[in-house]
Amino acid sequence: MEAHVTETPETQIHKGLAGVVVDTTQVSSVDAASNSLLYRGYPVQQLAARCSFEEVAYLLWHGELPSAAQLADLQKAERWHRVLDEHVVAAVLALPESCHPMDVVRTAVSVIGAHDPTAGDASPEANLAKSVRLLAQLPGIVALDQRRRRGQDTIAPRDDLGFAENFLWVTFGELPDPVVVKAFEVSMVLYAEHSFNASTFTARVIASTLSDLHSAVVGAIGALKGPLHGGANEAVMATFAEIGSADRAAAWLDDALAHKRKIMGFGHRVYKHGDSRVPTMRASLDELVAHYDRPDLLALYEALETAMAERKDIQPNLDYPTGPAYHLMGFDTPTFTPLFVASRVTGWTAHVMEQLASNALIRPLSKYTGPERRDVPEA
Ligand SMILES: CC(=O)SCCNC(=O)CCNC(=O)[C@H](O)C(C)(C)COP(=O)(O)OP(=O)(O)OC[C@H]1O[C@@H](n2cnc3c(N)ncnc32)[C@H](O)[C@@H]1OP(=O)(O)O
Ligand SMILES: O=C([O-])CC(=O)C(=O)O
Repeated sequence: MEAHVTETPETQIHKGLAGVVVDTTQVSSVDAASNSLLYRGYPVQQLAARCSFEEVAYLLWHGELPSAAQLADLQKAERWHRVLDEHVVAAVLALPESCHPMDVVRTAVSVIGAHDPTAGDASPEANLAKSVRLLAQLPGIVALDQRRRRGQDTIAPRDDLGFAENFLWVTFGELPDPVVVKAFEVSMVLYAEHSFNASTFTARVIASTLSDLHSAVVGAIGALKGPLHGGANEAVMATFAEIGSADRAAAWLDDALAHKRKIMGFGHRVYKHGDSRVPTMRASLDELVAHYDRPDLLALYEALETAMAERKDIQPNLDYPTGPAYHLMGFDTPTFTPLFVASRVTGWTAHVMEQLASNALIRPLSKYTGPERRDVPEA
């Protein structure tokens, strides 16, 4: 097959692939102009208000919302696979507590892949089953890691609880107020999918070599870890801790910008006038602030948001409200990005399956700017 672009010095560079359309997708559409995000055609705001996270997972994987029977089947499978295999537990416990929880999640998914009973079967049916098993097991991994760092025992999952409620149960050993469960479920729905973001693109690149689904997810976790992507949600709490209180936000920001620091939780590659998901998550944050009686946290949140708008005209992205929301729920700050993983695994795996259904090896070109051709000195 003939290449469409020749590798010449005239080749136009799209640094960071900004503005480049690399393929089609039917999983979701992000439209900055209309500030909309649709999963398989459905506005994410409606999904967050009206659907459980399991319904959204089904939608992303299958393209349609489930019937009652289809949802019951998914719930049954997800609940069945929640208990972690002992080799996964052993792998998590063997890792040093000094490592980041994203390293734990990445390693655990790798171990799950190595023990996968259908390794080598890349059929759509096998990949779907692998995706359901990963979805079922990630909450237990995240909870096990947070709890061992706190010196707490493991909590067994409960198969009478839905995904979001069980996640909170295995993490905290108690069932929080419905306001908290709803806010958590909303965050899971909002985090689930966002077209060709860096981690999803990573998953698709790996899938495009006909590597396996677990390898694609492991790579995606690595991409999500960085603070320019998913790692921003925990970085927001580090920022809040550094600022301290609302009255210090503007001065802190002036100093940070003077030192050319990036303010985590603000800005976006696609949305330049605000992230379509933020108002929905902000409404949940407001409810959490009222529930936990933490107006000081909201005041700090608003003070930094206002100062950033005044100075840079840059708006928050989804990581800005989810950081303090997860903090209020009681999660340890380094656990925030693993929570993102537990949700985004649905979008990643939907994209892996879409990539494989119409695959082309992803291999862009580059423009060489190194030394001219030269000879190695003879000995
Ligand atoms: C779920 C998610 O992954 S959402 C993203 C989470 N990431 C973050 O919150 C990290 C902070 N944000 C950023 O670093 C950036 O906004 C990114 C990486 C998300 C997007 O970056 P890009 O699309 O490449 O935007 P770019 O870096 O070109 O920014 C344009 C201008 O705005 C500035 N800018 C953008 N975001 C920020 C920010 N958060 N803080 C300070 N300045 C910023 C840039 O410095 C640049 O200014 P300049 O033109 O004077 O150099
Ligand atoms: O789309 C992006 O570049 C980052 C993002 O918001 C996401 O992955 O949710």
